[in-house]
Amino acid sequence: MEGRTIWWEEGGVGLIDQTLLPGRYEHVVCTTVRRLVVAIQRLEVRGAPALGVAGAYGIALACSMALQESPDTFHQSVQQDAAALRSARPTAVNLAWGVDQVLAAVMEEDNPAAAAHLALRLAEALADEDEAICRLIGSHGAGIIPDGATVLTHCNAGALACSAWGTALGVIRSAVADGKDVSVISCETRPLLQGSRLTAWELARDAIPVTTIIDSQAAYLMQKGEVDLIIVGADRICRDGLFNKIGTYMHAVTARYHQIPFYVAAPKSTFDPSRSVLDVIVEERERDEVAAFCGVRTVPDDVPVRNYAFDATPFDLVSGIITEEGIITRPYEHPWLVP
Ligand SMILES: CSC[C@H]1O[C@H](OP(=O)(O)O)[C@H](O)[C@@H]1O
Repeated sequence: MEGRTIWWEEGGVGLIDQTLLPGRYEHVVCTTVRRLVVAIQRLEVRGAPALGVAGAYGIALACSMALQESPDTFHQSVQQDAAALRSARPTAVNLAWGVDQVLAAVMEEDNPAAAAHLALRLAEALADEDEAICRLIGSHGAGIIPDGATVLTHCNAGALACSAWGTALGVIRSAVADGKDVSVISCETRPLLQGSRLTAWELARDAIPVTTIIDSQAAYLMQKGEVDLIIVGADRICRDGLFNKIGTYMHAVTARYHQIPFYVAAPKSTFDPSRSVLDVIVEERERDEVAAFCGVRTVPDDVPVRNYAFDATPFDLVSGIITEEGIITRPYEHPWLVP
């Protein structure tokens, strides 16, 4: 579907294969839940809101597949597929949220064909709502970006991380649409390079000035006074802090030292007041993402590697959380975060 990161098409769930960007723009169609799970685990589709939409479409796909089996096993099959989808990646709360939004309705519908139709209708609505929410986040956040500002961002919280438009990049797009002159510094975001491969690609296509740097250069540019503010996305906002791509905490601490505003842009579906950051499983990914680069070994085989995909940033380092209902500046007191 033109302009969307993930969509339904005859036979399954279509999605842009983000592992091929920026060199190749291709899409895949996942005709089984298993293949969609692999796409999520390989980050062919990634980003918290996009994972929520993937979870929702995944239930529609599970229903479509279960219709080909006995009606007696329909709900059991869908529940098994739901469990596989939920566990594909543990940290972003949106994946489980998207699965649960649609699964709950499916389990209430006894007629399998009606349940399958309902699942697809709900998933489509969730995808449409995600784009609308991103545009609201953008409009609420655009005011924090001064005309002529240089904004640093980390990883990719753009259209590719959502249905469309983006969260952190959505705020930047809205500021540009308001007529402001905005330049962006995108941190490459080792090891999977979402910042160089995806954010730089998105912004270059939109003709928004963007410069890519290695992650360890960010502090130096902040020290030199070349960063006016920072905006990043989020994967799970707990009652005492938030998870985002590994390296976010490093930027937040440096921003505080240099008194640079640090904002997070995220929809309500990313909020999880039931948990402290201490309760969350932080995804650790495979060794070779760090120990090799373009197929060349960069770490001796007998040397261990740590590869956390996310880190936790405490609220006291965050200037505000930009949401579809406005900017939260006192998160500890906000109703969305009171368990
Ligand atoms: C708009 S939320 C995007 C969020 O998701 C990314 O993680 P991943 O690429 O591993 O899915 C990153 O944390 C972004 O900030």
